[in-house]
Amino acid sequence: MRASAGWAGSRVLPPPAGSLYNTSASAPTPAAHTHMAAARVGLASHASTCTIALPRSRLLLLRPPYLPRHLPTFPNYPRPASSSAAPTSYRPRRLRAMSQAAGNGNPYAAELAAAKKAVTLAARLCQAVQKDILQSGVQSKADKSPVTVADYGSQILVSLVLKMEAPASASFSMVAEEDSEELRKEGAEEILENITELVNETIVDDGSYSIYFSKEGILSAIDDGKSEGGPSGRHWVLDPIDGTKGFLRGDQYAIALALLDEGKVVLGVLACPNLSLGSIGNLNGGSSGDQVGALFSATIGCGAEVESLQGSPPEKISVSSIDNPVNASFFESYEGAHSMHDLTGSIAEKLGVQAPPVRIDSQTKYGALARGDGTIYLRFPHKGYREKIWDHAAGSIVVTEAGGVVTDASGNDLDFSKGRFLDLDTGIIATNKQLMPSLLKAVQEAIKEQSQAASPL
Ligand SMILES: Nc1ncnc2c1ncn2[C@@H]1O[C@H](COP(=O)(O)OS(=O)(=O)O)[C@@H](OP(=O)(O)O)[C@H]1O
Ligand SMILES: [Mg+2]
Repeated sequence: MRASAGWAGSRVLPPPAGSLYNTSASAPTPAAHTHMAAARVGLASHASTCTIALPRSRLLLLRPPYLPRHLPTFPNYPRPASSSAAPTSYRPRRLRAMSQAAGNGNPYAAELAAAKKAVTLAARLCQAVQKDILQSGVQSKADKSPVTVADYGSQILVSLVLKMEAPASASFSMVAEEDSEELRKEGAEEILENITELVNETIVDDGSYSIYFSKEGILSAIDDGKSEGGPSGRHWVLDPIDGTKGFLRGDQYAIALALLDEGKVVLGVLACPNLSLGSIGNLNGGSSGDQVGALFSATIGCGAEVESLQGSPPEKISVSSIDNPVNASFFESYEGAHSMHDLTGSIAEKLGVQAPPVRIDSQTKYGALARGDGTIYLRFPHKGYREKIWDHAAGSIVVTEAGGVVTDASGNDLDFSKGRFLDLDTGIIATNKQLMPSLLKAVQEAIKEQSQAASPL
């Protein structure tokens, strides 16, 4: 199994003496739990050998200025009872409850529960780093290493949780944005050290797993994301921090995770730590003062939902029912380098949209669209840019399961079965079913005008 090689450098801590878990003959002992779960992630040979305690005091001494100054405690994150003693295969109560509740008719209920847990844990790490970036000010903003630490850290945590929680399958496959190449180069030692410490601290603080990553384990876990995807089998698709520029600015970003099954997106979750739980309407992505931190999720045929990242009952969501463009608003990339704002302006004008664009970073746009905060999403990268599947897989299913339509600029469905790229040569548009025909017409007219202007002869 790929995971075995990938995690060879990681170590497992057995639960501390005096664990409260059932050790009767009929139930697996905590050590057996640890061993079973470790075997699933390829750690079995290490399970009985490591009894190392996390060197917390050393971590604090070595902490670079952009890492959290205090060990993050995540007070709102629900832990299993006696979390520090939890054996690795123990499934936290909240996860079991989510899995059971969602299980009614949902063939991917267990995968959905695992995906939600994975992005929630990754979001905790990202929030801690973003808070520190903002507190440390201008100097850190020029330095991209904090976002690098959070990007890799998020990917490792998602991979860990999926391996521990999602139903075991013959092989684990993940198509993710990051790989370990840069971290293996000379000069990357410090950043690798920082990632290792941050990931281990986050795991300890969460308390669900008794796992400790060595540096080699970190590198191998990152490379779990090197799958090429494709039309057959199951593949997780991850953007560990979508909207890295927004993340650095202190604005919107998302942890976006989807599952492909036989080339189709069947499940998607979007953790949006800076998005208000209430509608953002025309606030340009800002908070309306509500609770902040939204978790969107969708499974094929089962609709889309939103809940608080801190944990709240999921609520069904649906796209806007506005069918008159005069009352519509549209989302687009915050960064002009990522989408042609002049073209989207011309599309909106042709359609008759009156409201100014709502510019937000990342797939948070798909989440906001899915719950009806706006009516249209337009994305038109500059010529030559190749769309990656992790930038759209989770967001697109959240929108389609909320009743919307997501297509390329010619009206074709997005095809996630071709590997790591979407292979589109135009843009991506999304809206409700009523508006799509007139939106497509406006898009095609605007594109034609643009190309005529570029080559008038
Ligand atoms: N040149 C160019 N053109 C188009 N798109 C690009 C380009 N460069 C990057 N990217 C991808 O855009 C992702 C960020 O999402 P958005 O473009 O929707 O948001 S925003 O522009 O940051 O506001 C961003 O995601 P992350 O890299 O994960 O941050 C990229 O995948
Ligand atoms: Mg991205």
